[in-house]
Order: sequence, then C-alpha cells, then structure tokens
Amino acid sequence: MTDSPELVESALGLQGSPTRKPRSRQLAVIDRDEVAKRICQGALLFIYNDLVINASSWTRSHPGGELAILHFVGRDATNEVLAYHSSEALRRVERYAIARVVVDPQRGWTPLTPPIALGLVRHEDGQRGHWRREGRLRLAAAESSQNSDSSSNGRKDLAVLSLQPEQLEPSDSSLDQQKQHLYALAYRDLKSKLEAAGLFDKPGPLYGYGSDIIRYAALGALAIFFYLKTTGWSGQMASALFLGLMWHQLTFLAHDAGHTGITGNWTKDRAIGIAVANCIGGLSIGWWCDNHNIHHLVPNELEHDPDIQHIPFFAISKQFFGDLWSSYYKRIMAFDAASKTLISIQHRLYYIVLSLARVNLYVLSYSYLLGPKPRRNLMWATEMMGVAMFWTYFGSMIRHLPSWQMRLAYILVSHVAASPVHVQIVLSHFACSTEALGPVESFPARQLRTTMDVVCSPNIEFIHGGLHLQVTHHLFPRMPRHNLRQASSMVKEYCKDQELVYQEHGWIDGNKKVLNVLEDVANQLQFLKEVADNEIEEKLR
Ligand code: HEM
Repeated sequence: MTDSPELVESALGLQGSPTRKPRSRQLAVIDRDEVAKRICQGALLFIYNDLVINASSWTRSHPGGELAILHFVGRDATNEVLAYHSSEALRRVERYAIARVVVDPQRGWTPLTPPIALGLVRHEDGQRGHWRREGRLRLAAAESSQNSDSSSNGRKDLAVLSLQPEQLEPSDSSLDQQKQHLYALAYRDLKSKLEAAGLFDKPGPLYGYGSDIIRYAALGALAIFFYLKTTGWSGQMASALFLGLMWHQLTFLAHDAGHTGITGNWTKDRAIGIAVANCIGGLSIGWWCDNHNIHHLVPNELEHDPDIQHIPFFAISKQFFGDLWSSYYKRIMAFDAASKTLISIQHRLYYIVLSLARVNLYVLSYSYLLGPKPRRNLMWATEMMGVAMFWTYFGSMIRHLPSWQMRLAYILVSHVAASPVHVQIVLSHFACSTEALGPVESFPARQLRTTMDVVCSPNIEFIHGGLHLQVTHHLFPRMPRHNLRQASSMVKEYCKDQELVYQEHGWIDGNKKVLNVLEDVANQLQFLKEVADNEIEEKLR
C-alpha cells in the first residue's frame, strides 16, 4: 500500500509551495558550475537521474529528516532516493525539479562536496549565500579557505561566511568514478530484478509476522503470568526475563516499522512504531528514525554516523582521539579524561556496557523528544503519550514489588535480557571500514564496504530479527525483513558480477573481529600515552 498524495504533500508541508511545478514544463539545462554557484548562494540542490531537485524550502519537513537531504547536496542521490521511498513518494520527487543537467553516460555526475561535510550550514539570518561554521570537520580543517576562522567547535559561531564554488570541489579520490557509476547502474538493475521477483511485496502471515506475533504474545503473557501469579524471587525474575526478551524481540519490529517495512505505508508503520517502541518499550520511534536514517545514509563516517559515535565508552578508530565534531549531535565528541580511561579498556568493558545500553536509548529518546528537532505536532504528542503509557505500566509493576532489592533486580534483569540486540546492531558495522572515501563512492559500494552479515541458520534467525542480513537490508532498507534471505542470494550474485566484496562472518567470528578492533584502538591509545609519558620524563631529566 502506498501513501496518498495528500499525505506526502502534507508530510512535507508543501501544499501550495511555489517550488511545486507541473511535470510537463520544459526545464532549462544547467551545468555543474551553475549548480555549484546556486548551492553557494544557499540553494539545497541534489541530482536525481538527470534532474536538479531543489529541496531548499522544505528540508525541515522532510519525513526522512533534514540531515538526510543535507548530506546529498551537490551529489547524485538517485540510488538513495530509490532505496528509501515508496513509489508514491518517488512520483513526487520530480515535481521539485528546477532544471536538468547533462550527466556523463560513462562517469555519471561528478559530485560536489555537500556544505555540511565542510562543517557549514545555512546561516540563521536567512540571507542568500550566508553560511556559518557549525563545527570544524577534518575535511574542512585540511582546506585553506578564504573564510577560514579560528573559532572553537564547541560554541555556536554566528559569523557570516560566504562559500565559493571551488570550495565544493571534492579532494582527489582514490576511487575510479567510472567504476562507481557502473556499480550504481547495476544496483538499479538489481532493484528491478528484486521487484520483479516480488521481494518488496509483503509476505503472507505464514511466512511473515504470523509466527513472530505469536512469539511476542507468548513472551508478554509469560511475563504477566509470573508477575501476577508468583511472589518469590524466582518467579519475579522469570517475569523480568520474559519482559526483557519481549522488548528484545519487539525492537526488531520497531526497526521494521521505522523503515516502513511492515505495511509499506509511512503513517501506518509510524503508528505501529509508536505502539511498539514508545508504549511498550518506553523509547521514541521518532528519535530512532531520525538517528537510524542518517546512520544508513552515511554508515561508518566518523563525524556523521551517530551509530559509531559512542565517546566516552567506545572508539572504533584512533581519529576519535582528536575531539571530532559530530554533525548529528552538533557537539564535539570530547576526548577527555573519562574517555581516555574507558577507551583504554573498552574491549574488556564491551559486553558490560552493552548489557545496559537500553538506558542510553532512554536518554537519547527523551533528549530528542524534548529537544528542538521534532515539530510539536500530533505525531509528537502521540509519542509523548506513548512514553507516559510505558512509565505508567512499568513504573506500576516496579512499585508493587515487595522490596527495593527485588525492584532493582527486576529492572536489571529485564534490561539486560533485552540487550543482545545492541550486540547485534554493533556487530554489523564496528569491524568494517571507517575510511572516508568522499562523495565519489557510489551508494552500493559504500553500503557493502561498511556493513557485514552474520551467518546463521534459518531456524534461529528470529533471534537476530532479520538484522543478521544487514548487507541486503542496507542496500534495500524498505524490503520486508522476511524476504531478506531470498534477496541476499541475488545480492551476492550482484557482488560477484561487480567484483565487490560481500562481507559475512559467523556470530563468534564477528564478535572476535569487533573485539579485535576495540583492542587495537585501546592499544594505540596506550601507546600514545606511553610516548607522551616518556617525553615528559625526558624533559624532566
Ligand atoms: C524531492 C525529494 C524528496 C521527497 C519528495 C521526499 C519525500 C519523502 C517521503 C514522503 C518520505 C516518507 C516515506 C515515503 O513515503 O516513502 C521520505 C522518507 C525518507 N527520505 Fe525522502 N524525499 C526526498 C528526498 C530525499 C533524499 C535526497 C534523501 C537522501 C538521500 C531522502 C531520504 C529519506 C529517508 C532516509 C527517508 C526515511 C525512510 C523511511 O522512513 O522509511 N529523501 N522522503
């Protein structure tokens, strides 16, 4: 089922927008220099096929979030747009075209660097061509810009900067642009083949969510049964365990809803997401989507992907030792004394920290809901009510337990039981490349380089909730979870034809790889510390 045109328009807040034009009009052809010039003047333009799409006036209302668009300004976003949108939304994209470009059939569109990747955002004064530096990124720091200022990253710098087209030129890429273009074209063929094979259609209850729903209900019923029918420690801990296991399983359902992978309708899936994530799980589906969409679009980019930004607990690259700026959290990830201590033993703390990672999800969810990002609309109010509902039922369950020790144990057991999902999420990316290969890299090559599968038998894949087939999921995020296994064999063929690596490891092997990365970074930190200590000793001698 697709969204209605009205819904899409209203989701974007675009009814009556001056940028909305009839499809039949003739569009002028402009060149790359002109696109760069207009971006410098403040227009948020990206390329879709050979169309120049103008997103300037509605990025804040975009259902996929503002940052999603900002990361693709000046770039060819055709594959990303194809991957993330319903057919109805795709039909609408062309309405926001303002011009055409001539795309080189061999090499595709030569990308420009999005201003956000230079640490620049449009200035609050709303003047055309006014930019401000929101943070110093490594890419921008390396450039000698005529506007370069020495402002600190931490505070908001309101100085007005201008941007010149030559600053949008990406630095030399080690990648072969022609090859990247071929990967991108072959990806579109692959998507058509998967569509023809019916793999984007919802599977019936027998192959789809039928057995999952029975499992969720059984876990919930067992949690309630033990809670109501027992009074001792073992019964109550059994209740906490089943509750945690139900949350664990429901996280996968919320994940599918956030990707519009259950009904295919954005509003219906968001409603399911609120029921599951907010009401039953106490989290925010809005926060999750905002965060997760960016993770999907810029996976493993140190300064941009929130899913690998876990300072002070984890660092998967030594680049984090340098106080990096997070374009998602809009703050410096300060590598302070706490980070130095925790990261030097991160491989030992790994499972302990992850066992309580759900607490971090509450913090992130509520900071998002109460922060400036979400619009205060009906969706937001429903999310808030959902969270209130969660604390009412869970709070009341905890309050009625006989002792504080049992209350604490119930909270711990239920939260730890829900934690394997965090190991699963981290496993898919932590051991993969974090190299920044720039905007020339195609969508499929980026996803394949930064993502890996966990090999497991179909009989136990419900434990992984579909997330073990992460490679295919990252290439086709809207594909229903239950079709991923079948699709992954076609993805493997695509990789073979294109000579791209499809990364997959067993559960134990994958965990070992993650621990090795963490230990390696911890050792590098230790080494730097020893060098610094030696230098101090030398000086004191
Ligand atoms: C004119 C251009 C665009 C329009 C009209 C548009 C519209 C929409 C709509 C209506 C949705 C809700 C899901 C759906 O109904 O399919 C959506 C979601 C999304 N969009 Fe866009 N979008 C545009 C451009 C982009 C671009 C350039 C990107 C990133 C490269 C992007 C990334 C996303 C993401 C990640 C989602 C979330 C997917 C989900 O919730 O399942 N969009 N967009």
